[in-house]
Amino acid sequence: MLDKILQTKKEEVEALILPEKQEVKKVSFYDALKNPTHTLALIAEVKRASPSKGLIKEDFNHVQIARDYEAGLADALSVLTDQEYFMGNQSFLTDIKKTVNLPVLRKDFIIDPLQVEESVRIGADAILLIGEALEPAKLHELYVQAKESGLDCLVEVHALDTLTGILDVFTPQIVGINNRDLHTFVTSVEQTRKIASYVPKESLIVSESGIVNTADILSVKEAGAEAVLVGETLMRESNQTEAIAHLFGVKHANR
Ligand SMILES: O=C(O)c1ccccc1NCC(=O)[C@H](O)[C@H](O)COP(=O)(O)O
Repeated sequence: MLDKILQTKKEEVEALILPEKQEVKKVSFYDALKNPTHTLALIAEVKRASPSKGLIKEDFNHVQIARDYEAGLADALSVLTDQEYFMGNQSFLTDIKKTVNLPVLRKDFIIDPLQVEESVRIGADAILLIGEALEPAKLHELYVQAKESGLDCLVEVHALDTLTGILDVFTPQIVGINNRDLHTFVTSVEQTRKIASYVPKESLIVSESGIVNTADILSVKEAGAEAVLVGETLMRESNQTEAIAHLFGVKHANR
């Protein structure tokens, strides 16, 4: 599946025309994760559909979902902008940036400098760079461009050898450990427990995907994660503010 998505992205980049720059307030993604409202930072994802699960949320109102996440004290948002595989849209990200005060990660498959510039223009505060999708030198090139453009980067890895390949080149400020294998879709929070000790102390660890309950939250926190990125579990509930409270095992969202 990852190879198919990357082929689509190459085609999209060939046809890409940069949009007008949106005037939105910049908010530091890194600072928000480093100074969470509570003991473990939450990046709450606005995710309508996915390749592994199909349609996740039928009555999808991206702006209302973002407002509800903010009311539930999420520290940052992740917004899927890919149309073909996730039913996302760049306009979702811009609309959300104009509505809430949280930093927003553009969740897409970034493989080219043009997409980094596009992310700036649509109002993103951070982008995702996927270790399994990019050679370490190329990933570093995009990382430097993003940082120079004022974007933070969530550098995601699934496998240990992907992480060590990147660390041979540089130390990312934020490392995401993806609990989902993007080739097989097998998902287990054990992946965070396996990899976290190899991440340098100066990097902030985000545990991503497949986080379904409070036990998972506690497990990845114990492994060294300072933040979690959660999509489907929060999107499946009818009210996203309450969904955050349920996930963190509290009555109200102030976990
Ligand atoms: O979610 C998928 O099925 C997927 C398939 C192929 C590539 C990427 C995919 N997901 C992107 C993500 O990073 C997740 O949306 C994110 O980590 C949240 O995961 P979850 O909490 O399990 O929805």
